Amino acid sequence: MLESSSVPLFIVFVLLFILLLSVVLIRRNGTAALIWNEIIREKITNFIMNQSKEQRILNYVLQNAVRGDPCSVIDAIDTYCSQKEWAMNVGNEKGLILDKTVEEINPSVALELGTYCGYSAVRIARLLKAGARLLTVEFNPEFAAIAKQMIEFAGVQDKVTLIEGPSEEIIPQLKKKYEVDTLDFVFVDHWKDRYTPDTILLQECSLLRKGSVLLADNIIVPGAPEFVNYIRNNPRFQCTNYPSHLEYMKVQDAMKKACTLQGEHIRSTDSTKLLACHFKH
Ligand SMILES: C[S@@+](CC[C@H](N)C(=O)[O-])C[C@H]1O[C@@H](n2cnc3c(N)ncnc32)[C@H](O)[C@@H]1O
Ligand SMILES: [Mg+2]
Repeated sequence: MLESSSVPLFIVFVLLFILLLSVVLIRRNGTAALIWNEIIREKITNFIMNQSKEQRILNYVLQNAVRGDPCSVIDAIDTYCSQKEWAMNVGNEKGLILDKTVEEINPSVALELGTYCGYSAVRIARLLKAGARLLTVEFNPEFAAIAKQMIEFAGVQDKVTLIEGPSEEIIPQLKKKYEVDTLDFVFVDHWKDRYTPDTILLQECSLLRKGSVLLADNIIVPGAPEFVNYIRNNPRFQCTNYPSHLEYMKVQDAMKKACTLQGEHIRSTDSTKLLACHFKH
């Protein structure tokens, strides 16, 4: 039994041990880092400041970036998220892979699944040629509202259509409602369990042509093993892996590029899903 005088000392010791263990885990393990940043640290700061992290990111951009200069918006977000609060933007290291892919493809019509604060939307839009457009899909109304202001502040609003809703509902509407024939480029960066079903849905809705390119983020952290397996074993796609690091961290991550080799329509096992692609407005 501990003597009553040594109890506070014991508690301090246990707390220090937990803190030390957390630091070691966070530095070595991407999932622990995400749990710490996204759940514990962020919730405490939101409570203290009575404001969301995304609002703080936007405020930092409004105060430190230059209106109409997309590069200054990207730099400001990267500065804030590397120095103050971690956030799930693709970040600069993987952003360079994204830039290179967009520049290679030079898309006329691009789709992004998962807008969040609009970081990658601004990043993609700033590279689009005249007349080209980016459709970006976000189902969280608070994130969509932040992204809208971010995109407008960056001055790329004429190139970007922000669509609010779940990807599984929006993809079947792209042809009719958003006048998309086929997509040249898709940045896949929403919740990881939607990567495979939405890739299948894009094919079922005849939105991929021969040469369409998908670039998927966070292949290792949080990880998309089902998608990697699907793409790797599918003769319709040719894959390239880009090892990198999780945004704003030293934790290993990767992006996966999948180039469509065959563009023809794939048959759905669920015929109602197919009909939905063609008749949804
Ligand atoms: C990793 S963040 C996107 C980051 C952004 N692409 C960037 O790099 O700046 C993922 C976003 O996808 C959104 N999301 C997740 N699943 C979705 C779905 N099925 N439909 C639409 N949005 C989704 C989340 O709300 C979140 O904002
Ligand atoms: Mg990502």
